[in-house]
Parts: sequence; structure tokens; C-alpha cells
Amino acid sequence: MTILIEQPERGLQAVDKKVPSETRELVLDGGFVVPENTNNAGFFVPESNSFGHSFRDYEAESERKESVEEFYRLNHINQSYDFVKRMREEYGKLNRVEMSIWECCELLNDVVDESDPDLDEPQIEHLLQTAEAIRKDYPDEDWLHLTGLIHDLGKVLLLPSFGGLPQWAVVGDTHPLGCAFDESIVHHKYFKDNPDYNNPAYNTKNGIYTEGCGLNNVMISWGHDDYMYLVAKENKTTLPSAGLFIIRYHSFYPLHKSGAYKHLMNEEDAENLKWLQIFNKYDLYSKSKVRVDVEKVKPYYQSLIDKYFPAKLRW
Ligand SMILES: O[C@H]1[C@H](O)[C@@H](O)[C@H](O)[C@@H](O)[C@H]1O
Ligand SMILES: [Fe+2]
Ligand SMILES: [Fe+2]
Repeated sequence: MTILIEQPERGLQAVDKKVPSETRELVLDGGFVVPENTNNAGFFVPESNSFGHSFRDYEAESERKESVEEFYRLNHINQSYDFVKRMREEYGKLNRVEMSIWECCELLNDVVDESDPDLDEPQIEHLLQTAEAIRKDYPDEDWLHLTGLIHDLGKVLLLPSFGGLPQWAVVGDTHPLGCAFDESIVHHKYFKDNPDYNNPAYNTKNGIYTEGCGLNNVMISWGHDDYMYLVAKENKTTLPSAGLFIIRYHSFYPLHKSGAYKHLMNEEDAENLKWLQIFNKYDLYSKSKVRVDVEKVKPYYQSLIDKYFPAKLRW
């Protein structure tokens, strides 16, 4: 089957990487049939996830509904400004493990994400499904294939050797701290028990920030996105800034799906956001039960790792 992907506007460019203007298709051709549908912008998207529900439907009755809601309750209560600040400082030291990118991919074999209503496969499958789907549609953007492969590697924070953080501190959608919690955030009602909720310094539209200050200056809830961004940056990756932006903000659905918090972006963020929106279709709609042959694709991804990363990284 073929899925048509939303078109970025013609003539607009990302900072390092020009957003291509020709039509791209998300092809999920694993030899299985997925019901398809046309969204209101005229693009084909799969109608249902592996459980037969629509994607990111947090209200649909399913075997995962209750546990996902409980996940967000804990996430919203515990992720405070102070918590995030402490985690960034602590994990910014990168003094836990030394290993290659591929070794980290293999560790994800043992990780299942409890926040995700659409997928219960080991995470390594999701990485390869995302990367391979992008590769089919954007064959020349090798940096974007690699970004797909590594975007969720930060989920190793769940493993004991990385501190064994609870799920609410690793996965799920992200949102800013230090300003009001936007209503578009999944299960928003649980924020009322967050210590920042009634703090007048943090609960206005701008909070501690100024308009256009740039997302780099905004504290985002702690998890696999920001951690992997820190790992990539501190280990001196040569990925373009759009790749780092995707890794850092791919769970920031309130921004890239709902358009909340756009007033905090600067010009560079606005350019990079176009790539993130392309990426998101692959991250979300490539989730399926179809397995990728790891050994077959490994040499290709290893060549990209060698191009953009050192052999060993500090984690
Ligand atoms: O449940 C999912 C999952 O944890 C993804 O890795 C993350 O990027 C999404 O934003 C989240 O909703
Ligand atoms: Fe993610
Ligand atoms: Fe993902």
C-alpha cells in the first residue's frame, strides 16, 4: 500500500537541509493489508494500529487504555521544573556507559514502551521500521534514515545500567515546564497535582520565558528525547541541526501536532519543525507487526553510523 505524505510548502528551506518539494510517499509494503483512509488534508494514512484502533486514540477502549492513562497520570504529577533540571544535570555528565550506536540499538531489544497505545513490539523493530520507511521515500537523505534509527535510543534509560528510571521519566509525549500546561497535552487533567500547577511563576502563557526565545532555552519534560539529544551533541555527531531537532522534539506532540507553544520558537526552530513534521508520519504510521530483517539492513546502517558518529560514545 502507499500512503501520501503531507507536502511542505514549496520554496521553504530547513536551516542545513532543504526540505524537498516534490511529492513523497510513505510505503508500507511488508506484504500485509492495512485499512487505509484519507485525512481531511487529502493524504492517505493507515486507519488503525496493531490493535485495530486509530492511532494515538487515548480514549479508545483497548487492553492498553488503562495502563497508558496511569502512565500519563504519573508523568504529569512527577515531571516538575525542578525534576527536569536535576535530570538534565545528572545525565548531562554522560558517565554511565561507553558503547557504540549499534550496541545501543541491540539493548533496545529488551525495552517495551508502556506509554504507547499503538505498539507493543520490542523497540528495535520500531527503530528499523521507521528508518526503512523513510529510506524508501527519501533515498538521498541518509542523515534522516539514521535519525530514524536512533531517535528512540534514549529509552535505554529504563535499563538498570542507566539508572533504571521509571517509565514516566523516559517515554510518552513531552511538554515544556516553566510555563502553563497546554490543554492539548494528553490527559491534561492530571497536572492539577503537579507542584508547578499553582506556582504563579510557572503557570502563565509565557511563564519564565519570552516570546521567540527559542526552544533551546525552554525546559522540556525529561525523557528519551532530550537524553539522546545530549548524547548525540556531546559526542560530537555531525548530523545536521534538523536531525538533532527531530531527536530532541519528536515526542513534543503539543507543538508539532497541535501547534501549541509556537510563540516560544525562533526562526531556526520554525525551519527545523518542517522536517520534524515529515519525520513524524514515519515514526507514527510505520508502527506495525511486520518485522524487518535486522542482519540484512545492518551493513547499511553501520555505514551511516560510521559517517555521523564516533565508534564509541559516552552515555
Ligand atoms: O508513546 C509514545 C512513545 O513513547 C514515543 O517514543 C514517543 O516519541 C511518543 O511521543 C509517545 O507518545
Ligand atoms: Fe520516541
Ligand atoms: Fe519512535
